[in-house]
Amino acid sequence: MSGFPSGSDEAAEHEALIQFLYLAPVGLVQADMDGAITLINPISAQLLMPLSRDGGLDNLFTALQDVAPDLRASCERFAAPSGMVCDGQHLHLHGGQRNTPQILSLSLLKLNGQRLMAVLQDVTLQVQRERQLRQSDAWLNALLASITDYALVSLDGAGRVDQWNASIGRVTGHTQAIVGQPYSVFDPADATTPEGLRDRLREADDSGWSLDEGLRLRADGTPFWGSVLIAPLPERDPQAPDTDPAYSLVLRDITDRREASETWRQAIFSDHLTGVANRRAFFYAVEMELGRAQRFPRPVALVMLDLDHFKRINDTHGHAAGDAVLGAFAQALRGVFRAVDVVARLGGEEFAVLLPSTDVIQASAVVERLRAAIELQGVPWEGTEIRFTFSAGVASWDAQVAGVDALLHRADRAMYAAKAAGRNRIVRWSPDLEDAP
Ligand SMILES: Nc1nc2c(ncn2[C@@H]2O[C@H](COP(=O)(O)OP(=O)(O)OP(=O)(O)O)[C@@H](O)[C@H]2O)c(=O)[nH]1
Repeated sequence: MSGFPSGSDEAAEHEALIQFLYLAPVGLVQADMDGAITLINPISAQLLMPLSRDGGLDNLFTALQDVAPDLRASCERFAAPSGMVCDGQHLHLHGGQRNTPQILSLSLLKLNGQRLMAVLQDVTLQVQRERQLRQSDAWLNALLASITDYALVSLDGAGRVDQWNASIGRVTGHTQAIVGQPYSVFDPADATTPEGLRDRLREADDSGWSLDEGLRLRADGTPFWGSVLIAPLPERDPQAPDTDPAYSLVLRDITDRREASETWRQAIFSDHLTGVANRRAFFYAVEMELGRAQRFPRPVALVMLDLDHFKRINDTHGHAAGDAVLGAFAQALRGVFRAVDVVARLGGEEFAVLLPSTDVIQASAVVERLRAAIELQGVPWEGTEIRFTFSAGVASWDAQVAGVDALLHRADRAMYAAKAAGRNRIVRWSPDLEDAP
């Protein structure tokens, strides 16, 4: 487009240019350096006509006089032989539809010493949308700044913190340093397993959200009771790389609410004597974990533990001494197992532990450590020391285990085999135990 063609090929080229001008989806105007219009396409005519004071469209500068009064001077000042005089300048035309100003975008290109090309586009809707987006952003930021007990975090596809913001700082005291860390950064160490973290993301993918309440830690190590809601980001591309933002996580400090409900929760789910989970809570936890293991196969171990000759302790030192031993044993169990494991007293002197994402070998190793420690540790009682031991059976979930009762049965069988073999020992379940009398 460097000038008017003269020969017959050039005439064809000129014809093609005119065609292009007519069909172009934007307004195109060719003018000389004084603004006199030499070519104009219908879209430009439509956009410029309302601006014309006399109904004519002879001169670009005159047509844009009211909305871009400096345009002529800008062109005169533009010393380079060719180039962009202005790029996407917004022209606000008043009196548009429903009294909203119409906004044109104007780019003016100096083609050479004689010719200018203007590109005009109605960007009213685009500008409105951008404004609305900015408004939404401003509202969201205001919301984030004003809420005090919620932290909003985005996670990438692998569940790592993707962005830090002030709300996280306020609720948890964490800094930018948590970016890139798994979202378990808010949980106590050992309270979750990598499989458990992935489960929640899958649950959010499948059902639209995943909600969980539990003990969380602030950056300074102080605990709080927090609810964590994870939801997949809308319109997320399932093929997107793991590093792309994929979930939003809302962490809420609900310590106050929790304190109000903790009394009845304790009454329902805790063993009154030892404070560990009771039978009801344990069965519920095992059912949940087996459900997860069936959906996303992973090892699950279950340990049954029974104090040896406990009747003797009661008979020798009294029932209160027996209670003290039960309390000391529960405390020892809590000390040796992870926070993610569920320690429960099933009744009497019988305890059980559920170990998610743990195989029978790993579980046996932990129980063996406990056995060795308990054997050496006595419970102080009225000037003496009560020594005690326990027997344990370890079982793990596999496809043949139909449910909670079947898994408990295996662990129970193994535990009785330990008793039968002389007590103070650990037996792993094996199929031949089922044939034993
Ligand atoms: N102190 C106390 N004793 C309890 C409690 N619940 C059950 N017991 C006692 O625990 C004892 C269990 O005895 P047994 O079932 O004979 O078992 P054991 O003496 O431990 O013998 P083995 O299991 O075969 O090693 C009984 O004497 C019960 O009265 C409790 O809450 N506190």
